[in-house]
Amino acid sequence: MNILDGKHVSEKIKLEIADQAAAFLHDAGRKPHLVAILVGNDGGSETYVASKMKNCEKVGFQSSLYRFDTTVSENELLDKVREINADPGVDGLIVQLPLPKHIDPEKVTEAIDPKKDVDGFHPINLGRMVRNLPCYLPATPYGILLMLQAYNIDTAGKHCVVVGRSNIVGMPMSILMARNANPGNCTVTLTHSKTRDLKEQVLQADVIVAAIGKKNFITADMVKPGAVVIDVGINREVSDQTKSGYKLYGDVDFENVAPKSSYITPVPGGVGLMTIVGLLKNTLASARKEIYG
Ligand SMILES: Nc1nc2c(c(=O)[nH]1)N[C@@H](CN(C=O)c1ccc(C(=O)N[C@@H](CCC(=O)O)C(=O)O)cc1)CN2
Repeated sequence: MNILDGKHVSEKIKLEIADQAAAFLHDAGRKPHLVAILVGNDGGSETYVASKMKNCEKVGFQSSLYRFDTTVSENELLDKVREINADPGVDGLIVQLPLPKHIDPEKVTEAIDPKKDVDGFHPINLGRMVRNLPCYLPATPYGILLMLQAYNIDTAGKHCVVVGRSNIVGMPMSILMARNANPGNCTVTLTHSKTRDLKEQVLQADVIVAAIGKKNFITADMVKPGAVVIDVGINREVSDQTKSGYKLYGDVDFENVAPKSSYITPVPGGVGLMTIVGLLKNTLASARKEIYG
């Protein structure tokens, strides 16, 4: 069993990004600029946005954060998105999810200029992804591809079973793993809450992508020996045993699945860290006008 070490890989890629950001500053006279919008004070969202801002600073990007109270109206939020769209000094704009119930995430996502949509959630970027055209890939799937690449894991001809069909992970991941690309070229099964015989489906997998949002959902009896196991789950539980006051669990029962796997991502220290790298790479690509010119 080999650990897919998100800390090691993400730090290595961030050094490359920092070099490219320095070159961009030299040529363009400014830093790549990411803007984040955070609504409310969900503990997880606070942590992830703080980490995005900190990592921007680390690689030499400018970052700005706009915070709104949970009571912000949908229109107020849309106005801010339009204002940032129109600012030529901003390369990337993300709105941290989830949003409060009274705000339609689809409306907000569609309001973001696709050229600044460095989360890769806008239907234009998703459509371009499906057609294998230049686009911003959603940050978490992009991070997973970078991880597979970093460890030279050959996925061609393999059976990939994705568990979970969310718009931000499961659905795009299933498309990316089926594409004629490397990593990719898999036969893909996309499973979800209505899938029958889920255990039998997952047992067929050479590559498992677990993105269901349930602690330790994938157990050892569901995993074929030698499978590559990618755990996207971040399930927080309050704990007085840790400094942060919470403990993180993946969607995979790591302790019992790891010995059966060929490669496996830990939680924390795996896919989450690669998500940030995906976002930074998209922001740099936007500054350098690599996708839309
Ligand atoms: N606008 C977006 N919202 C959300 C996204 C997204 O890509 N764009 N994805 C998730 C959360 N997420 C990014 O925002 C994210 C999750 C986890 C991590 C991370 O670094 N995890 C660490 C542990 C951090 C901790 O202590 O909690 C790890 O796994 O080691 C970064 C980003 C939902 N919303």
